[in-house]
Amino acid sequence: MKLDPFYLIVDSAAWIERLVPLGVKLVQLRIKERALSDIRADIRRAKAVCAAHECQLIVNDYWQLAIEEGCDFIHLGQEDLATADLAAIREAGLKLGLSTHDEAELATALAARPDYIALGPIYPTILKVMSWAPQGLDRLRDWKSRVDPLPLVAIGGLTVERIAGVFENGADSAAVVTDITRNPDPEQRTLAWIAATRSFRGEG
Ligand SMILES: Cc1ncc(COP(=O)(O)OP(=O)(O)O)c(N)n1
Ligand SMILES: Cc1nc(C(=O)O)sc1CCOP(=O)(O)O
Ligand SMILES: [Mg+2]
Repeated sequence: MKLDPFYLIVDSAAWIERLVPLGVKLVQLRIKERALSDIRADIRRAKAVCAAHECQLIVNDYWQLAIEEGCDFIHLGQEDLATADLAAIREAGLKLGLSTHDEAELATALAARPDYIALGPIYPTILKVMSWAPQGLDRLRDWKSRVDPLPLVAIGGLTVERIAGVFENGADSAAVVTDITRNPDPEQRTLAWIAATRSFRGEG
């Protein structure tokens, strides 16, 4: 399976409606602390926009809602994975991405036979408090040799300026939140990400 090299992560359908039409091809809807009915409504809106723009939608955490809403890709962390019904996820035909932060999590993730593995935080992140020190680029290269042939997603503190480094060290896709959503001009920054990842998309 191939992932687009630019992996946008946002916390609402409104962001997806705003940024996906610019040419984003891989987006995660990562909503925290909202009512289930609101999250379901946002999944529906996100799904419609992504279908119209040939963008792969990945739903974070809410695997039951993703199944019920006919989505085809979810992302789970290790705590999510511990309580998820993998058989139901497979039965529904969902593809699965998993987070990893250390050796034990990598072993757990590989045993679950995911469709991609994410490693983070590569650099310090301001989005959430993390229990892990930044992993760095050497660790990313090591992870690639361990997860290959699965795609490897780099996440945490990524910026346009850091894109080349993660791809040179084994990432297949670079996931980003705040470099775009907290930029004064999210549309321009999204276009900068699309341009900066072009050569890693096989577009020369
Ligand atoms: C691509 C990607 N990688 C890692 C994460 C983090 O997932 P998780 O550890 O479950 O933490 P939350 O995002 O749920 O806070 C991710 N969402 N996406
Ligand atoms: C949601 C998330 N998960 C991480 C992990 O390491 O698993 S790092 C992270 C935050 C990514 O946001 P930003 O691009 O703003 O740093
Ligand atoms: Mg999670």
